[in-house]
Amino acid sequence: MSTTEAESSSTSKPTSSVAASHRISVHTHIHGLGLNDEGEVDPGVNSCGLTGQVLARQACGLVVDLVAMQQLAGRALLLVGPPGTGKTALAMAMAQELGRNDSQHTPHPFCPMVASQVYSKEVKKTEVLMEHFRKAIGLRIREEKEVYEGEVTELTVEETNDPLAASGIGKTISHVILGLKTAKGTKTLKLDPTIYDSLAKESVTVGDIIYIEANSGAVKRVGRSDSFATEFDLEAEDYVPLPKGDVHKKKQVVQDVTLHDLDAANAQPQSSGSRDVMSVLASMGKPKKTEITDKLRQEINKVVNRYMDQGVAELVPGVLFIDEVHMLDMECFTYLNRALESDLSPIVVLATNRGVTPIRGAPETKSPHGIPVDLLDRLLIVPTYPYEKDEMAQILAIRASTEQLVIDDDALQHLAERGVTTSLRYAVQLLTPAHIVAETHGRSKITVADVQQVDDLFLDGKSSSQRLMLAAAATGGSLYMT
Ligand SMILES: Nc1ncnc2c1ncn2[C@@H]1O[C@H](COP(=O)(O)OP(=O)(O)OP(=O)(O)O)[C@@H](O)[C@H]1O
Repeated sequence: MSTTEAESSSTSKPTSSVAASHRISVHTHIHGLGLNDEGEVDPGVNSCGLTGQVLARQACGLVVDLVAMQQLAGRALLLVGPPGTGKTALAMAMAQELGRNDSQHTPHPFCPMVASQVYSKEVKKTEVLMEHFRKAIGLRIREEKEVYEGEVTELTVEETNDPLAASGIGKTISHVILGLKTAKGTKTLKLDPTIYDSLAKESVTVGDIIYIEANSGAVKRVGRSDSFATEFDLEAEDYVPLPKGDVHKKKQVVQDVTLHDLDAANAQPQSSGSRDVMSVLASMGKPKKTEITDKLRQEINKVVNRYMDQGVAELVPGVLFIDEVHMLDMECFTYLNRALESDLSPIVVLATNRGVTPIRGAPETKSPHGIPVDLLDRLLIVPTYPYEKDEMAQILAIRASTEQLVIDDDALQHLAERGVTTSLRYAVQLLTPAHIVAETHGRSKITVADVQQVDDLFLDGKSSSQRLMLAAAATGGSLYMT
């Protein structure tokens, strides 16, 4: 959950559940579908990190438009194609496109899961699905709040003798003096000692821009004042300008949350009164999600609908991506069919690399992609295809620059060739080890020799399975027997 101000949304930190991580992950280089205004892949338009898969990208762009026109209710998208052909990347790009089309540029949630995650000993399959559905539905809540806002100019803790201290010489906080400055003026506040905890939790120091909600005393650190921007050469801080207006004012505060955030925050902790030590220990390992009941979800939905009717809240539908969908069973497919009909539903993107295969839980029934025909009927199916060498080289070049690695052209071409014979994932995975090898030779640029050296050290999936098959043939079926 997070709180941001409407006026400074460009500098606000997105929510932990709604925003993508800033670390370099496998899809960091993807920023959207890279389509022009006509919804086509166009060499003159920024490709947003995606290469090739032209038809699939255009089809996904259309689906994003259908969502904007609220024409996708009850349906979902199915991406089918071999492993490593960008199915996850496309689903993520769709979530980013939804955010881009949004007039407020609100980040739309992207909730990826693998179908086999539903099989847990502790939680029902449909419960896992429901939780992911709700993680993929965002809510933007706007509230007018009375706040004290400004750059901290003074933060003094006044202490007094603690009458409760056993030794009689202990100290306790009597109040906190806080100086706040805006472009228009300054104010010194004498605050209750309880606010000191909130200030400490947000690690507030002099020079930070903060606001305190007048009603609740909740403190929010917005960032560091930009007059301190030259303090250090390297900084992980967000610098924000000095707020305009008075220190004490009414302000529109925007909170981005997901329905799951609301469920979790409102879930009743189990009553501790009659519990013994064993039950307390047993509950330690249990995820909190078991406490979220259907009744609670219905209550939350009612409140959310009321807020939306009043114009206080706005729905931000995200993307729920279910990979390896053929791993779901009949019960899950029935649930999916029903969930797609709901008013509060995200865009559901399913992916599989299977052809005609038995449906899990009904081995006698074979179906395309292991999906029952009634659900299949509701799906828009988009194929993805293996990459050519040139596309492979482009993706590798994008990945290298995202990971800030320098690779010479011959090495890139060699790696792309290996990618075609093995897989894109394997080729991408060789980049970092090849960089380490280059560094041990005192170079910062990866050469063909570095790629060959790491390629000799590791096995790709195809070679490994060929090796196992040969070993199995030689040992009469038992692998690794001497
Ligand atoms: N067209 C593309 N442009 C840029 N990067 C791509 C493209 N396709 C795939 N990638 C990158 O290649 C890697 C593998 O792709 P991804 O995980 O999306 O494949 P997938 O089809 O979902 O595979 P699987 O079926 O195994 O889940 C990721 O790092 C992804 O970002």
